[in-house]
Amino acid sequence: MSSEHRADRPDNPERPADRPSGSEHRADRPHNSGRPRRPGGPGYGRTQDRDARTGRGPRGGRPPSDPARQAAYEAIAAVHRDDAYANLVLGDILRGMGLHGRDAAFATELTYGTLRAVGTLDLIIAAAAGRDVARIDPPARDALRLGAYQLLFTRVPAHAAVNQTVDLVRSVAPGAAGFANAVMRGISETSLDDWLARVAPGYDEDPVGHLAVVHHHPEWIIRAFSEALGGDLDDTARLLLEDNQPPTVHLCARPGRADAIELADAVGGVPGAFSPYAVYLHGGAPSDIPEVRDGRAHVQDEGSQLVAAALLAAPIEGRDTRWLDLCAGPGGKAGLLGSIAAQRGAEVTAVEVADHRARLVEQATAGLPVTVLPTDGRTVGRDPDLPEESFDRVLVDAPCTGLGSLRRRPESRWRRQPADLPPLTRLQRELLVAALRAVRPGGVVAYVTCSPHMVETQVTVTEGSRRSGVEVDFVDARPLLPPGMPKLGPGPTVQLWPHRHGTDAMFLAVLRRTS
Ligand SMILES: C[S@@+](CC[C@H](N)C(=O)[O-])C[C@H]1O[C@@H](n2cnc3c(N)ncnc32)[C@H](O)[C@@H]1O
Repeated sequence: MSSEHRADRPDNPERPADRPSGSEHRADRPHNSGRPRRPGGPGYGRTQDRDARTGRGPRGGRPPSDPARQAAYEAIAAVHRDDAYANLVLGDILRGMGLHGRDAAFATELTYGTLRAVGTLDLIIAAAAGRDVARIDPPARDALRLGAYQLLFTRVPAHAAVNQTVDLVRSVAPGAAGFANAVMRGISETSLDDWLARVAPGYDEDPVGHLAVVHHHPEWIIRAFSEALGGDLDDTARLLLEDNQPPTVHLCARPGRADAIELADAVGGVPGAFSPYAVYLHGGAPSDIPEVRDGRAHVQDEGSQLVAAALLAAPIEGRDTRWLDLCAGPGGKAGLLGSIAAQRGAEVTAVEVADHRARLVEQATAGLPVTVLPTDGRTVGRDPDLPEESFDRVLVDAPCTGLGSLRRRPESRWRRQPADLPPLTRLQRELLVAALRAVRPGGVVAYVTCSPHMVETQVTVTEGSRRSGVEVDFVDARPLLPPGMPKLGPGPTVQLWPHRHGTDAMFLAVLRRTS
């Protein structure tokens, strides 16, 4: 059994000073039968007077642990308490606390790593505490998650992880400091591999349950990935490993405004492997890059660049100047389509139903031949700006579960639920039907998701095109991607993967309207 991206750390030489109450009852399996599940749970309340933006603790309380851990704790607590997004809330907290450089990087690693692994950490904490994590006070529980992550997945010396966690608990949940000390010492007695052997079901008896614990993903997501990967669990495990790695930031050098090779030189990055616009950034804040600040480049996963460019690579006959982006917010693909439209004398209509996201599209496409419509994309044929059979190329980058970009959103694997699928797939079908009505005969529609879930990909495309009432042919999407891209499958649709292509798991289907 592998311990994944755990760094080696010295064995803990310390004997536990005291044990958690009930740890002598430590079960071989935790109470919830060895499966990671959604963190939080009943009884989750607010931490004591702590301000998630500034990270300040309760008045009069002991100064909590060091600032990086304090920032990570505040971000993790905000995610679980307020349903915050880690990437957004952590930025606010780091700014509020004035953390930069190594402290900010350490806080980010702790936050993202803990949130990714939380389902597995909870099993280990429950086993060490002798009680389900739902029965641990939320502030103490989050501090223990952060502490257990340091013990099991980082090079932080065990004594530092224990002491800093106990200090943190003393600050956020003073009554639980002794308990936290005992739990942390209990966890530190056993290696990660041994913990996993203890809390995970055996691979032979329950392969998905095993992978769920070892690679920290909910089982339903693993099943969905495995189905999309043809049932190959070894390949699925490679994907799960990749999902747990910090992703490289990709930039898109906007065609006509910047050149990827020059941009890579300027930022100390490297040109992307596949997209002619992509640059891989190895460190540094993208917002500090002049080309990003002045609109010559933007942050965008290479897979997103590839699927947007594929829409424009599909051959069509006749007019080719009216392009539609039916789900445009926050504007990444609209920015790329608009840049190419400027070169080709085309115009883009960018539709976005959420007003604040429509404003983001306006900012992202400033100076480009893009008109933003803050409206519902399903109004094609009813909205005078969205007449039927009027666009030459249409992109439907549909709202989806985002299961293809779990690397970038550490909390999202635990927050998403299977119940999210039915309303999303209904909306996806309706948007695809609208797109097929908006495109002119002979024109093309690209249906895209950043999820590989078959219900959001193949099933939506088949059902949506059937219900649209227009006749369509599938265009083989593989030749619309750059030559030399490996493992694109049998076509005509394409599924990109983090572990195969280094991109988010973007799905692409290209349909030509034939009547
Ligand atoms: C996957 S995101 C699009 C990402 C975008 N294309 C980009 O590259 O930056 C889906 C977007 O569709 C929007 N959306 C959801 N329902 C919609 C609808 N009925 N009509 C238009 N946009 C919708 C969401 O608000 C969200 O911004």
